[in-house]
Amino acid sequence: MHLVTSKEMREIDRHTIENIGIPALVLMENAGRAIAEEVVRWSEGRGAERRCVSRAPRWLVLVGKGNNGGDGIVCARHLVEQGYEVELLYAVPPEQLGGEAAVQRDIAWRMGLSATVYYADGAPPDWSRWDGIVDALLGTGSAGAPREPYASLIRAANASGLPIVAADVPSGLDADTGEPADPCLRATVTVALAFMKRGLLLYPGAEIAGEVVVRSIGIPTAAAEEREVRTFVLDERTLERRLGVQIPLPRQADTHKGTYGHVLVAAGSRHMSGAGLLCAGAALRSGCGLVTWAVPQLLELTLAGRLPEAMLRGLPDGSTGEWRNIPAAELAVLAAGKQAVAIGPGMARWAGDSAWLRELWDAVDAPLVLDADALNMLADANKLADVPPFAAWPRRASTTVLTPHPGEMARLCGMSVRDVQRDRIGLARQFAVQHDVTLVLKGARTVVATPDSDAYVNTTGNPGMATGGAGDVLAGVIAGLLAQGLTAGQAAAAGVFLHGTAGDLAAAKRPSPGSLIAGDIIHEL
Ligand SMILES: NC(=O)C1=CN([C@@H]2O[C@H](COP(=O)(O)OP(=O)(O)OC[C@H]3O[C@@H](n4cnc5c(N)ncnc54)[C@H](O)[C@@H]3O)[C@@H](O)[C@H]2O)[C@@H](O)CC1
Ligand SMILES: [K+]
Repeated sequence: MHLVTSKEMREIDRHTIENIGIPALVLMENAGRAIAEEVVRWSEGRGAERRCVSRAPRWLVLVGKGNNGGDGIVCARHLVEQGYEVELLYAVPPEQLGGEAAVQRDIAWRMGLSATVYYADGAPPDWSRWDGIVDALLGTGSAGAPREPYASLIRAANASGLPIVAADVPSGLDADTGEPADPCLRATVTVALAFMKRGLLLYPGAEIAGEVVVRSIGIPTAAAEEREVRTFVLDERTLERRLGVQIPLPRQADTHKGTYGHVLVAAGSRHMSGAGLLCAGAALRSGCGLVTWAVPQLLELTLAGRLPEAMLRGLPDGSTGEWRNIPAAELAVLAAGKQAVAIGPGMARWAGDSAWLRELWDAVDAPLVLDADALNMLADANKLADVPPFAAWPRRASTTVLTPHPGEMARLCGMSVRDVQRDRIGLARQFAVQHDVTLVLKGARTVVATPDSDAYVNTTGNPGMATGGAGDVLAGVIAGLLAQGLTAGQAAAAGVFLHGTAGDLAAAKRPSPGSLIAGDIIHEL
């Protein structure tokens, strides 16, 4: 499913109306009807407990000046047809409506729909008369914080305690960033028209929008392709239809462990051996045939048998238990013939580690996953005199996946975490294209960006996954999927989606998500 900005949505609308020839009024009719259907669905479901069943449901529709308001008027008509008692509350004098919204206003008037006008300095609506509210004040045409009289109406609606179904976007929410203005309407349900808007998926918008339902209004999906929308909601459908990944990955009967690839995990050191354990364990659970787990030699005996399915390889470490004494060439030899290599979790840092990683960057032929400490080694290359900056590292013949959390991304880009979070999709995409890597920017709604400029925003996962080791698990899953022959984009997207799904399953089994630990995610893979 495409994930659009307001600007893209406007272009798609225009293209549909002007080039394809579907009249704007037809789209508005479909939009309003879809919103009405969602009101009915909500009323008959969860809303039924709240209201008196011996009378018709009563809903107040808040109507703004633009096309969002027009959608609201159409919605009101369809609710009346369903036997609802409905009133329109215009936020501006109805004469001010124009275009298709004015056409809807006149239809409503001729049909005798009851309507009043709201004034910021007048009496507030008597909310006790209503069972619910439709918010059709502001949609994708909104700019800046809602002005009066919208502002006081939004505040009053929020304070009413009534369920609110928002048309397209909750009024006051930035449809592109998910940032709420002051005030911003808090919706129970948001009916996203035609396509999912970025601000409904990104936090805090995802929370403000309540349950989000995307409803088709007759705009063909091809119109989004035509306008070159390259951002997608990462769900099972996108994985299957856009990325060609079938979940679960198909397994032929007549195969052996060699069929599913061999992963090398270079992770864990004296104080952080668990990171390697989680990474290698997750790689095994993702379905690859074999995992070799490389560790500093001192740890070998202690770790023996902890993950019996993996092959443990201790590398000469001068009896330190640290990677600092292990030449890059030793690891490169081990990487030969592997189908994927994951480097970084729990590795720790040492003087000269950026140059060490730079050597492996060239020497490893297999697809590479860099996580945690390896990402900081990359970032530091930008500051050191003896290593070229990351942007100058040669393009690898094989694929590379980087999996930074916002802090690591900030270091990689030389900016603040706040700036990283401001435009996660844009930044991830720009980085992936510029450096020819697949970038996984972790966090609530992880973004996967590919070098060919596609971006995917994940829908799975929960706050319980904000726990030590969860990232090591993700790196292992992505490496495991790469080893099975998935492309970097496929493996990163499927890995992120499955990691989140496993986290959701794990959280559902716990009394509260906060008690989830990284190992639980592996069990659910
Ligand atoms: N053909 C189309 O473009 C379609 C649009 N649709 C609906 O139309 C919406 C977009 O319509 P519009 O572009 O008319 O825009 P909106 O209806 O979102 O609002 C724009 C109007 O609100 C005013 N406004 C903007 N920011 C404001 C603020 N901060 N405070 C107070 N007033 C403000 C503007 O003066 C303008 O008149 C979509 O969200 C969707 O609901 C649907 O009807 C489907 C078809
Ligand atoms: K709205």
